[in-house]
Amino acid sequence: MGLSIERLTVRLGQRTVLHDVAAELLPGRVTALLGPNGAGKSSLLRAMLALIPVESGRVLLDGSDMAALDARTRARRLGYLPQSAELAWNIPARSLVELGRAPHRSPFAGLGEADRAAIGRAMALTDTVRFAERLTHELSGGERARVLLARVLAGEPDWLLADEPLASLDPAHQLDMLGRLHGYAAEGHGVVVVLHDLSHAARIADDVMLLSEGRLVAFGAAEEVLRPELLEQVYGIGFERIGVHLIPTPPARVPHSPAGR
Ligand SMILES: Nc1ncnc2c1ncn2[C@@H]1O[C@H](COP(=O)(O)OP(=O)(O)OP(=O)(O)O)[C@@H](O)[C@H]1O
Repeated sequence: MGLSIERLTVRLGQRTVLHDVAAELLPGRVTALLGPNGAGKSSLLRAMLALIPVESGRVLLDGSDMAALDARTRARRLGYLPQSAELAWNIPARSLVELGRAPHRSPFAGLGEADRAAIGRAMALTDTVRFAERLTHELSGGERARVLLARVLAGEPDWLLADEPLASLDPAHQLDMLGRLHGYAAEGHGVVVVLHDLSHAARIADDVMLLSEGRLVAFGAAEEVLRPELLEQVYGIGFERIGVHLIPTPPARVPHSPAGR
């Protein structure tokens, strides 16, 4: 049971972006999807959600082929937080979160009690209640990111697949978001999250999938995969472990040139 990725190969245009990727993901755990830019992390998430076609292989959700499930069932079971969601509609934040209930109700039915409860829980969890009535185009990037997470959580998916959910959050809200992802897994849900900060991964991941150039270089318990020597191979820079932190070495410093020179 869980999400089984079976020998997945994906082509986009002329490029093979995933080669024969296989892994068994379990509910109740946070799986971090790591790898350099262009490694294939977003493509893997999208292939798992059946949003892009696969060349070969398949993804099974509790034994059922994802590609064979109808879109509504898929949406109920797997919640997707994409990397950078454009918001076409300028609507109150609460209305956006309400859209997360769409897979659970018929298009013209009003919100039921269960819908309202799920929306309330999702907004409380993401600390978005205080700007519930504000228009989405008037929110900051980080506020919008939390509202978008609330929309996904309102759907109460069994699995949450999040693509760089920390990107526009300040440090306090990053830690808060990590805590929420961890908490969602602790409730028995599956969480798959694309991260760039390896210390964040070390903090919350139970398992890690490490991708490089479309290939799965390592998959396993976080403490086994997050080893400096393995990370160095994949990222091409050194890492030092200090507590839960994995620090690039030598410490990256951007040369400073005073303005006007
Ligand atoms: N529509 C497309 N057509 C052709 N190639 C694509 C397409 N989308 C992505 N790619 C290529 O597929 C590869 C994997 O991209 P993907 O976005 O999955 O990587 P990623 O690991 O999520 O990267 P990042 O960390 O930069 O977000 C890249 O080389 C990218 O250029």
